[in-house]
Amino acid sequence: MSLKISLVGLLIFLSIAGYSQNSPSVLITYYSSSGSTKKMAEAIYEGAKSVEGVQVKLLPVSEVKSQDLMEATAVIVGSPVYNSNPAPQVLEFLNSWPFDGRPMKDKLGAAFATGGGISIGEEGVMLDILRTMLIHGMIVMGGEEVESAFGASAITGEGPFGKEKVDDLFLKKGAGLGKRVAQKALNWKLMTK
Ligand SMILES: Cc1cc2nc3c(=O)[nH]c(=O)nc-3n(C[C@H](O)[C@H](O)[C@H](O)COP(=O)(O)O)c2cc1C
Repeated sequence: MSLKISLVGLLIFLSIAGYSQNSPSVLITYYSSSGSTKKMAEAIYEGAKSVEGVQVKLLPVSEVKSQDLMEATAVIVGSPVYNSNPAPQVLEFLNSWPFDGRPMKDKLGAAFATGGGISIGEEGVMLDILRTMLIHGMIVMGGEEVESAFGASAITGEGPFGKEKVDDLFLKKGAGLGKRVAQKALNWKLMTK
């Protein structure tokens, strides 16, 4: 009897493990010092989670293990703008990706950024991230709307866009990006199975 139960348990475990390896997955990862980029990452996470059949992980760059990268069908990377560049923590993370054998090739990729001011770096930062993805042979994409063509960005300290919270306008762009990437990851995984 107990052997029967253990066998059933083993079968359930193996099918869950098999499912998690074969199901499409989206890794959302970011660096954030004062919380704005983290809020965008959370909005992207919610958007991605709304797509049924896709596993979604949300992790700061410092917690991403090589296995997280290898398992992901799509990777979305976010950074604050620092002097018009991505944060050093994000560059260090991107530069740590394995290159030999090009294991990142054919994964989907997208970017997001938060910057204090309007047009003083956020677009450049997203393009920097996408450029690195292209070096790895990834297939890069932007958001659903033309307003998030290069990814989802938020202004966190100029004009009406205050420091206390990330405006809903930007969070919606984030959710839209997450949803689009997750939908494409689902289709992509089915096509390449
Ligand atoms: C050292 C430093 C440099 C920055 N340089 C820029 C910049 O060039 N352009 C910009 O728009 N914002 C700049 N900012 C503002 C941050 O990008 C912005 O506050 C961002 O939303 C912070 O993200 P976080 O809350 O996730 O840390 C800078 C902030 C710091 C600390």
